[in-house]
Amino acid sequence: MSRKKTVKGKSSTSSPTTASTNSKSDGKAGKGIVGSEVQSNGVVHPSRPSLSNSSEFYDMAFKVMLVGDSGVGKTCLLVRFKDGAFLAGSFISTVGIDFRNKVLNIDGMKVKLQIWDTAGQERFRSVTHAYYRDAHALLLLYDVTNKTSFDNIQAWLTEIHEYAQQDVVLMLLGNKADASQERVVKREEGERLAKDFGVPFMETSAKSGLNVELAFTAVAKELKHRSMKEPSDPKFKLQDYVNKEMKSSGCCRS
Ligand SMILES: Nc1nc2c(ncn2[C@@H]2O[C@H](COP(=O)(O)OP(=O)(O)OP(=O)(O)O)[C@@H](O)[C@H]2O)c(=O)[nH]1
Repeated sequence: MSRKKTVKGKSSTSSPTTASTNSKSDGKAGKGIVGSEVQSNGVVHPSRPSLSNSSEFYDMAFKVMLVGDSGVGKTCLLVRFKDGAFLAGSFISTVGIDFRNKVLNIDGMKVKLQIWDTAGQERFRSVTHAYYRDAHALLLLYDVTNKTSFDNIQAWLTEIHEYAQQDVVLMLLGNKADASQERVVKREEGERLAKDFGVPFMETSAKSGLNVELAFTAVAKELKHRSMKEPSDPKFKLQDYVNKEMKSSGCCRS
């Protein structure tokens, strides 16, 4: 199956909110996320729910960005999450940046995630840099069948520290966990790296759907918790939540 990946060359220096859209995106829905209806912490007043352009009410909205080397599966992960489908077949690299929206029900609240799919290729780095500062969360992907993509994680983290907000929610994902024959990065290596950098971690598969929903839900929960937090609230621990969910579903050892 062939597929078209976004072309957003003209938006390279514009902010995410002014970027143009294409048929793959949720179009103008992206424009609703910032401005008057969303506070700087991403929260929309709960007593006054907002209507996104995808015609779905939400209580709060956040921006999530997918980053990592070209070919690790960022677009496929997003498509799996949004549409429940896998983009098999020839690989066409993303050009620039694209976004899609999804509203999740998190503990009785509607949380809208505006998810930005960035191009992993080096030549688009300056385009994606412009988007980091607005991201509330980053999903950093490597490909368990590609050692270079794993080795590059440290460089990605350096970039993230340089361009993203200091308190950005970050999670490391080892994607393509379904590809056991081609695997060259062990789950334990991913766990160790994540531990060294103090980042939550899990393996995913856009192909099988393994942990895809969980990755986005965990991030949405963390963001919601942060923005609603009362001083007396116990701290939400993203990695603990992920571990608990994986254990209870018994799903996630590849
Ligand atoms: N086996 C397997 N293949 C995958 C998975 N996710 C993506 N792929 C394949 O990997 C290739 C690259 O996937 P993309 O989602 O386009 O990669 P990307 O990270 O968006 O790449 P750029 O747009 O260049 O940054 C495609 O051929 C996909 O079919 C997965 O979970 N398992």
